[in-house]
Amino acid sequence: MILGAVLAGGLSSRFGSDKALAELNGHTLIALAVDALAGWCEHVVVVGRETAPAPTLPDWPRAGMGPLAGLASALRHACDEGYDTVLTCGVDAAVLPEDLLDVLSPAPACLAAQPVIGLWPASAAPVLEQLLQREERHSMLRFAGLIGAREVQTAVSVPNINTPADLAGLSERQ
Ligand SMILES: Nc1nc2c(ncn2[C@@H]2O[C@H](COP(=O)(O)OP(=O)(O)OP(=O)(O)O)[C@@H](O)[C@H]2O)c(=O)[nH]1
Repeated sequence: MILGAVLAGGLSSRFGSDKALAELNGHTLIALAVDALAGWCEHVVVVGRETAPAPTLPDWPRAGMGPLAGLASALRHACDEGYDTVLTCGVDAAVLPEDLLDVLSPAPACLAAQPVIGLWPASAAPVLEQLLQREERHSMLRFAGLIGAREVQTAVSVPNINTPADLAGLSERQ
């Protein structure tokens, strides 16, 4: 069973406002991310914000530690609820490739260009908890390396919305 987790904390400092609530084709980016993961996953949660179009979880051990703290919370939830795998994405990848799950399987794997998008075994929860217990911020790629995750490429590049210009470019393409 796969748990989908949209990692949705962070500051959106390059975007200049909460990018989760920015809209593409009349839908918020966070709603698009939840819907995209729902296509592959039995259940979807949003990690790192209180209001979302899906059940929410807080970051672990606390907010402000980056997307890995969102992943830690999702992995623990997956263990507790009997999911074996967690599929993650951010709010900044509104368009995910149709073959994403095939490309990422078997876990663990993440996209080399956007490691927030990954497929992670729930059994990796204790490793990540140990890493974060030292109260340091680490990158997704550091954790990926630690558990031997493959860093994969997709045939079509996945858009990454960091700025309003990135979003405008995406609207024009569609
Ligand atoms: N749960 C959780 N998600 C995060 C956190 N930081 C970033 N993210 C998510 O990870 C994805 C990539 O984030 P970034 O674009 O690197 O960071 P950001 O804070 O959103 O934006 P910048 O301030 O411009 O760097 C986005 O979907 C964020 O919502 C965090 O501390 N917790």
